[in-house]
Amino acid sequence: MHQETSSKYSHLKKRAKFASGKSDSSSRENAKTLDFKEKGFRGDDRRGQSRRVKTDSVGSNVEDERYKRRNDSERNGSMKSKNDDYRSKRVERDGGFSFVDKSRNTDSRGRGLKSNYRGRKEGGVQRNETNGFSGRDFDRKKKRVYTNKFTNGETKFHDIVKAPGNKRESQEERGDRRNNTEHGENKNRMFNKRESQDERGDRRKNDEHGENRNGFLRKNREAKSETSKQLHSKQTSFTEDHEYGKKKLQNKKNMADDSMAMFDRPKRKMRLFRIEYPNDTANKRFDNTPPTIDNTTTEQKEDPEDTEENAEMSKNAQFRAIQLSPSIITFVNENLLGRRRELEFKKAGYDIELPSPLDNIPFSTNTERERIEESVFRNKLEFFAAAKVSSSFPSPDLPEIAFAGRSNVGKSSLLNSLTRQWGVARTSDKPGLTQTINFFNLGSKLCLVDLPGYGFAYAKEEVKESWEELVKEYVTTREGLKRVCLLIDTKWGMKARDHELVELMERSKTKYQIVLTKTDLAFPVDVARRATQIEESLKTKKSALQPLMMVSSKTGAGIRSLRTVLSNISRFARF
Ligand SMILES: Nc1nc2c(ncn2[C@@H]2O[C@H](COP(=O)(O)OP(=O)(O)OP(=O)(O)O)[C@@H](O)[C@H]2O)c(=O)[nH]1
Ligand SMILES: [Mg+2]
Repeated sequence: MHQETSSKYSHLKKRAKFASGKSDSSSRENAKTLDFKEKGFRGDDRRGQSRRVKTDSVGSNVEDERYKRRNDSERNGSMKSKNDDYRSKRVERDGGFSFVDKSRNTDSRGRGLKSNYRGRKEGGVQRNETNGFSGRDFDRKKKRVYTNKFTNGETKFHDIVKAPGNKRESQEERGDRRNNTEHGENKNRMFNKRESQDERGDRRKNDEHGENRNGFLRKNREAKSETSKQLHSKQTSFTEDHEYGKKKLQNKKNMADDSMAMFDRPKRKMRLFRIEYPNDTANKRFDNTPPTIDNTTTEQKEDPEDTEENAEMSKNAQFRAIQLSPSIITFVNENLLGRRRELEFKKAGYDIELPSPLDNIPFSTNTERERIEESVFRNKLEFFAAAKVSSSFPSPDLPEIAFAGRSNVGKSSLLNSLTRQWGVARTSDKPGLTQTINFFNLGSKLCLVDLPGYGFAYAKEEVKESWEELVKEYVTTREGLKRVCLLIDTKWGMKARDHELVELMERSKTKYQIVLTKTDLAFPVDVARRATQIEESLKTKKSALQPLMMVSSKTGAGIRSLRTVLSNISRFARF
């Protein structure tokens, strides 16, 4: 119990002792400080960081002569001595090795060593905390470690004994090893002694191919040295007996020659490589034959790209120059065709929350809309057949309306939009999704046919050709085909393939109607221009039915009009 309480309050006791100056450690500290002061030093000297100052008889601080140099170097910031580059040393101490970390400036026991090296230089005496002088010091040349040094000159030391496994080589040994490699000559010039000038010259001259790699430099240097030799021979007559002066002069001359060679060095020539392959066109650049400049031919010659661009530009200019009739402008504006803001739809009374809002009647309720809509297109759209070849076409029981056009023009989207049954015909923004002729029943009155697109598509050329052939066969031979809706992208207009199909339908007397799609992506004025342009181009075509339709599956613009036109087919269709 008593022990417990004593241990409990031991720290308090210690604190009291410390305060009264009786504690063991503090008394030890005091003793050290006293010892210091006796020897005339002051301040903390750990790691040799502080300045060594002692008080003179008058009491003022005087720098100790022994530390004056060190203090100066500390002030100048050049504390590092040459020996400090050695990161560590192994020294024998009391029969064993103690690791000395030079980077930390202390050994494993925390004793200062940096100061020891310095101390040896300055007379081998260094202060230590117990006796005022270094307890450890070693002399590398003598290979000896001083364990104690005293002011009276007495020293105790051990000779350094090399550890058998981990010995550090002496400088001479190291040098020998580096000079004498297994092949009898130096491998790594970096570590070798500096070669003499003659040796260096020989090595450079006698390269592996018997000559210098840098032939030019060598030649230049040789030429220069020739002149320098002549000069030298004149000058050496005065200094023949003086070997030292001769060498010095030669060195100077060589240095001057080298620097002259640097300045005189002509610019490097570009090496041209010419690969002699008969079909190699990449050599054009290195063709030495001078170019023949023929002004007449160059003026007459026209860059094909340039002409195409010009033609394209003129096409655009032509497109912009199309004169629009007032009727078409009012039609486009009344039906809100072309690129419009939602605000315009709202102002016109359309519910923009609905899909394809312009497919509704302004300010109408659902029931009203259903009542007015064409009854045919209220029927369910059902896919019933797909054909890759003409032999697999279904029997023509119902009047058929086919949707033809280039890939990605919006054929399948229009089918969905007309019937308001989104997703029945599959659509994609990647051209070439529809690859077969797909037959859809719209109730029992009409059959809608989704044709594969032609032109650009992500498919093999042969496959695309087969689609085209199938489409051509279908539009020319199909019984019951009442109308082909030829879909044209408003942005691009009619292309060659479209014209080709038109010609084909003209020959087969298949009725077709042009439907401009994606009108919401073009400006209203451009929609009107495109419609006028196409109408003009098909004026003479007998099978082309009027009017030209303009739709947008996205906004629903023109869809109702198209529905009305197409529903008439079922009404008047005769079998
Ligand atoms: N903005 C806008 N995009 C449309 C319109 N019609 C179709 N698209 C888009 O155009 C892309 C192609 O539509 P599809 O209906 O798959 O075209 P397609 O002619 O059937 O294409 P293929 O089956 O590959 O021949 C889709 O990403 C549609 O969303 C439209 O009126 N306006
Ligand atoms: Mg499609």
